[in-house]
Amino acid sequence: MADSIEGRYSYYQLKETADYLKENINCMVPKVAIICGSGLGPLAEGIENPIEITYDRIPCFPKSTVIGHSGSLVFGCLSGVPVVVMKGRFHFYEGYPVWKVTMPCRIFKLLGCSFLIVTNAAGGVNQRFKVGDIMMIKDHVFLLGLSGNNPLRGPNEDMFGRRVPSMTNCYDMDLRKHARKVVKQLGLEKKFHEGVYASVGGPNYESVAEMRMLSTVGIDAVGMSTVPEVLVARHCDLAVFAFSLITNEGILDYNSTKKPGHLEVLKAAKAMEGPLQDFVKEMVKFMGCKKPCNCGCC
Ligand SMILES: O=P(O)(O)O[C@H]1O[C@H](CO)[C@@H](O)[C@H]1O
Ligand code: HPA
Repeated sequence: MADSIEGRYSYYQLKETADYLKENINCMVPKVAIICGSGLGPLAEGIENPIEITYDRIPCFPKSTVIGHSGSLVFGCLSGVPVVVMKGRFHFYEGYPVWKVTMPCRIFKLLGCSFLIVTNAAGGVNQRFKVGDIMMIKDHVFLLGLSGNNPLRGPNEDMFGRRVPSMTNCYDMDLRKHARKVVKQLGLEKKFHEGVYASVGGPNYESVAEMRMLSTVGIDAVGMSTVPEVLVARHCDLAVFAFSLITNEGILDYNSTKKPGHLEVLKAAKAMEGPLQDFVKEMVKFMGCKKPCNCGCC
């Protein structure tokens, strides 16, 4: 059933939130926004001159309720590029409507961002994937959206984008091309894949039959986030780069006794902290140079 759009924030309410943030970050203009997946908050480490603002201080912001999502925005410079990092995302299964889950993406646009990096922890549907592998997302299947629960449902906010956005080049081709180079540079080739991410509603992990269905239709990784944020980001023309960290094997065998669990997910994320920080830093550096900026490396 489609989600209620009642209470959805207007452009002007979101602008007030963005203005509040601007006042608290010395009018810095972030170029890149980064959404951290489960256990991936340490991607914010290494930010120079950080200004951290917890969600409870930000007007209209929801609360983070999931372990491994701490609940703050961190502003500062990464690889010499002004960024905002979202430590703790919102999920539909927490009880939020999808328009609320995705409202930070519109805030990022209003703050002046041009790029969005979306990260997540995901189950490997593709049986070649191992725990600790990185899957760059080249496309998605949005199961909630296909059944009508889309964050863009309701009156279109023309100030952000078009009524019927295209999904062509949703995961920016130039950014993906650069990521392949970065992966070689960092020696991560053996852990690197490109694939299709399916976004489900959660909060339960998938049954064997569901995993088999996802595998049959060509899904490589499955999670409970990301696509709603990507849709709202593309609607307002942020260039998107997204990847999944494979944190657990998808179980396609009825004889298996393995059970995925959130602690296992967080453990896998912790183990890949260093390489993922390096990967993200290199992608941010490239984004900083894509249009004229003051990063000093153009
Ligand atoms: O997608 P992120 O936020 O990384 O989190 C993933 O990990 C949690 C399940 O362990 C779910 O929330 C799933 O979506
Ligand atoms: N399924 C759905 N979401 C997930 C998984 C999974 O196996 N692992 C981490 N997030």
